[in-house]
Amino acid sequence: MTTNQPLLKVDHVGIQFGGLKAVSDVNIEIKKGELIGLIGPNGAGKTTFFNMLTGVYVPTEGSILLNGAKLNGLPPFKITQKGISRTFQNIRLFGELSVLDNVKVAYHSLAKHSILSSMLRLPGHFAGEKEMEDKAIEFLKIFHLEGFKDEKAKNLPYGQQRRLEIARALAAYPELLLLDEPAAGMNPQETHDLMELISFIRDQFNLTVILIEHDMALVMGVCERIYVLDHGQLIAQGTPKEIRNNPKVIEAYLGEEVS
Ligand SMILES: Nc1ncnc2c1ncn2[C@@H]1O[C@H](COP(=O)(O)OP(=O)(O)OP(=O)(O)O)[C@@H](O)[C@H]1O
Repeated sequence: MTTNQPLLKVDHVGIQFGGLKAVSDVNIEIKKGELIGLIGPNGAGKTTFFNMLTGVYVPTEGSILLNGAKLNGLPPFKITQKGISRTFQNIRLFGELSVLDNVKVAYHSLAKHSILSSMLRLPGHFAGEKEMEDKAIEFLKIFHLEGFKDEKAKNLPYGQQRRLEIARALAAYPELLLLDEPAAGMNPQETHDLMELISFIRDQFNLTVILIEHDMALVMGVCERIYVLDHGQLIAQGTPKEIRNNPKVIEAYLGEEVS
């Protein structure tokens, strides 16, 4: 289908917490397949913006449209079903569950077998379980985690936990994947590998990706377009080169490295 309709349209969106306008009048349009960066100083409103896209917070102004359908007011699980999944700034895995189970949990709701057949342990349930397990292992392979499938998630090194979170988000078959600081705590080699992996999964799964990241090398290296938030307002958008040279961005990051 050829259409000019953006995958995601964020129209004059904002949110107020008591007296604080954490995000104000944000307008964003993202086309299917784009890999977008969202940057800004600490406290700029980036995570709050993701929280609005995923139904954790309901915007107090404006609307969020996915494929033309309004998302505001839907609970997070409905938004996941509609095609948005995410990772978190602070890793949120089920530490006591195995690596494999962490992925299986993510797409349990998408599995074809019914709750009844699962309760009765009918053959359909086993077919469903087997299918789920095979698919989960496929995701783990992409992230080079299949060798740790029976390990408790909490025992993985930090960088691998971050990769497992992305694997789990992908297992919900999103159209739009939101990554909140995916390279946080990673060493330069892990960050480099992650950059390549993000590009790869975007192509492999026809994804659209928005990533929040403080690692400028990652953002500039992998994103085609970048939006910049400062004090809850969008102050710039453009290609990495345009953003690097934008005086407003340089000012917002005064004292921080932009290139
Ligand atoms: N539930 C809430 N109640 C009150 N204030 C909130 C709430 N959530 C976020 N805020 C405020 O909104 C502002 C934006 O915070 P947010 O975490 O979105 O910034 P950020 O750009 O993601 O920062 P960082 O890069 O440090 O993660 C902050 O002032 C924060 O204190």
